[in-house]
Amino acid sequence: MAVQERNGAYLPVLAANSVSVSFGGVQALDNVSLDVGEGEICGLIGPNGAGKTTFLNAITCLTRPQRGSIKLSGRTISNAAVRDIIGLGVARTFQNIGVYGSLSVLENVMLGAHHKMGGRVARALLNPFGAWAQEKTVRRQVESILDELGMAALSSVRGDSLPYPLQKRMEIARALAAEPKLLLLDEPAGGLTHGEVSEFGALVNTIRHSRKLSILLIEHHMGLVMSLCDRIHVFHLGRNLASGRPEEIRTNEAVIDAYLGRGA
Ligand SMILES: Nc1ncnc2c1ncn2[C@@H]1O[C@H](COP(=O)(O)OP(=O)(O)OP(=O)(O)O)[C@@H](O)[C@H]1O
Repeated sequence: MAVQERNGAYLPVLAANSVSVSFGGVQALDNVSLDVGEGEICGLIGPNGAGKTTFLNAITCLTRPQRGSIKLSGRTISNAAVRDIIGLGVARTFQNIGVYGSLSVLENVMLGAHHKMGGRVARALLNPFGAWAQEKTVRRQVESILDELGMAALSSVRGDSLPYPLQKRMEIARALAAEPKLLLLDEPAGGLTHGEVSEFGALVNTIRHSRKLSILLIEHHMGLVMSLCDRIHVFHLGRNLASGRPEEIRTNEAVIDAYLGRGA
């Protein structure tokens, strides 16, 4: 199931072709292919152990595939250094929230833009005004993100004093501070109540449009996946099981048997 160019002009933001990853004797990914188009929200679902997290790790170069290619807007990224991934346009949130408790919300979010301020000490010595101006620019960008996410009033409070749903929102803000073209969300609905999940879905949809983002969402919360995603990719036992629009996936017999069950 290789990623094909659609109507000759289709250049996906993310194109993974025939990717395989094994850990010793465990074949975590076996020849999987997947694409995410510009401005698209794609779901990646499948049973536990299907290879979803391994796939995200391969995109962010935390894991090196033994075979296959991963391209971002046509450029191969599978051999990039981990530290360069954010600068190439990929941001990620993790299953476990990373809050730096002693830092304010603003500072927590500014960490997402650290690649733009890299080498600040050296630059500050050579060009103190330039380093200061750059930090000011990043701060302004982050303030505008917090404003968009309805968190402007919280910018000076400690990150760890926020209730859980707002910490999740702060994670999204931090990812946006990197100004990605591709955002990877790893089980963002975990631990949220039903109402909070709906609110979170609305937020993701808003930022997709306002920031022209492409999003790959790993999630077990089927209500969120089905309502938010334009397309869904399904992995099973490290392989592609199906890809399609939510209504196609919901009624796909193989997906029902392997993952959704008859009640979905
Ligand atoms: N570092 C590792 N060393 C050995 N095996 C691993 C490693 N990482 C993942 N695996 C194995 O690879 C397979 C795929 O795991 P992965 O975590 O990618 O699945 P998943 O779809 O994300 O599952 P879940 O929904 O439970 O998070 C599993 O059999 C897992 O045990």
